[in-house]
Amino acid sequence: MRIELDIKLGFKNVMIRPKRSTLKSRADVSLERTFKFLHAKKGWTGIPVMAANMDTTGTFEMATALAEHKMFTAIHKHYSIEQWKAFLDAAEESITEHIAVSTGTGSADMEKLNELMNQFPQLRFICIDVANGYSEHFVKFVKKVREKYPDKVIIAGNVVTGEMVEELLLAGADIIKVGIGPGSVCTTRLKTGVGFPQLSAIIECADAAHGLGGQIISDGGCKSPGDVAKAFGGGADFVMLGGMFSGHKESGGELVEEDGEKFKTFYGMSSETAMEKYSGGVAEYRASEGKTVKVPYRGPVEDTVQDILGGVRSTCTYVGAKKLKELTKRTTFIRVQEQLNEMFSE
Ligand SMILES: NC(=O)C1=CN([C@@H]2O[C@H](COP(=O)(O)OP(=O)(O)OC[C@H]3O[C@@H](n4cnc5c(N)ncnc54)[C@H](OP(=O)(O)O)[C@@H]3O)[C@@H](O)[C@H]2O)C=CC1
Ligand SMILES: Nc1nc2c(ncn2[C@@H]2O[C@H](COP(=O)(O)O)[C@@H](O)[C@H]2O)c(=O)[nH]1
Ligand SMILES: [K+]
Repeated sequence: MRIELDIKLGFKNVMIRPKRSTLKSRADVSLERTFKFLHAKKGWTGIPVMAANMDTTGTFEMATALAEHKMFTAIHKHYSIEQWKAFLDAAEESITEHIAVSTGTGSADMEKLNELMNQFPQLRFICIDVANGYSEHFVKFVKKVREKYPDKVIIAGNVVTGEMVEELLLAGADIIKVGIGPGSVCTTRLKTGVGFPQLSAIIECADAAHGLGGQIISDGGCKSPGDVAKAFGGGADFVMLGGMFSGHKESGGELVEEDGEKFKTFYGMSSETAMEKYSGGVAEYRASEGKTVKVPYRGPVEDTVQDILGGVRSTCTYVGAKKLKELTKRTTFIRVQEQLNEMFSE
C-alpha cells in the first residue's frame, strides 16, 4: 500500500481569482477554438462543449440543437443503422463536424462501428468509451481502430491519470476523455471506492496530453456554468456534460407528469435502468454503478446553452481572456472553504 498525501481538488474546492482586464463586454469574448489533432489530419473549429454519449443526452435531437452553436454531441451507441440513416439523410451536411459515433470494445461493437463507417464515410469522430480505460484490452482496441481508420478523430476514455493519457495517445487516440466517478448519476465511487477529484484529474491529464500534442475532454462533475469555466481554466480542451443537458425537450428519457409537474427521467449508462433496457438486466457478477433520477422538465435546451456560454464568457472577462484559448493561461485558482451564500437556497 502507498498513500499520496497532497490534496486533490474538485470544482467545489476552488474559485478563479479575478484579474485586471481590457475587455469591455462579454460580447467581445470568443468561445470558438480550433484544434489540430495528433493523428487525424483534418482539424476542427467549434465551441468545445459537448453532450455526453448517454442515451438521455447523446441524442440526434440534441445534436441538431447544439450544432446550431457549433457545439458537439457524442451520439450514444444504441441507435440502429436505420436510425442513423434517417438522421443523416435529413440533417445538414455540416452535422458531421459536430457529432461522434460512440462504441464499446466488444466484438459486436467493432462490427457495428465498421458497418456505420462503411455506410456513412462522412462521419469523422469515433468515441471509444468504457467505464474503465485502464485495461490492456481497451488499449489494443484503440490501436485496432486507429489502424483501420487512420483519418478519423479518435476519442478514447475514461482515465484520470497522466501515464494512461500518454499510453492511449501513443496507441492512436487524438483526444482522451477524463473522469472516473464524478458524474451526476454515477455511483462508481460509492460501489468501488475508486476515483479522482475532477479538477486535479484535468490538470494532470491536460499536462500529459498537451505534452504529446493531444487534447482532453473533461467528462462529468459539472453542476453549473461556473464548473464548466473551472474545467476550461484547469486545462480541459473540451467539456462534456450529462446532467446539465438532461431534462430538456431534446433529451432522451421518459417524460412523466406528476401533480401537474413535468419531469424527465435521467439515468447512468451503468444503472439498473440502462442494463434492463439494453442487456436484459444486471449480470450476476457485477453491481449497477449508476442511479436513476427524475429531473424537472426544462423545455428546449437553447436557454441552458445560453446560460452555459454566457457564464463562461463572463468568466473570460473577469480574467481578461479574449478567447477561450487564453483562459487556462489566465487562470489562477484559489483554494476555498466556501462557495455560495445559501441564505435563500433550500
Ligand atoms: N466515467 C465513469 O466514471 C463511468 C462511466 N460509465 C458509463 O457507462 C457506460 C456503461 O458502463 P458499464 O456497463 O459499467 O461498462 P462498459 O460499457 O464500460 O464495459 C466495457 C467492458 O469493460 C469490462 N470491464 C472490466 N472492468 C470493468 C469495470 N470496472 N467497470 C466496467 N466495465 C468493466 C466489461 O466486462 P465485464 O462486464 O465482464 O466486467 C465490459 O466488457 C460506460 O460505457 C460509460 O459510458 C460507467 C461507469 C463509470
Ligand atoms: N459511474 C458512472 N458514470 C456514468 C454513468 N453513466 C454516465 N456516466 C458518466 O457520467 C458522465 C456525465 O456526468 P455529469 O456529471 O455531467 O452528469 C458521462 O459522460 C459518463 O462518463 C454510470 O452509470 N455510472
Ligand atoms: K460516457
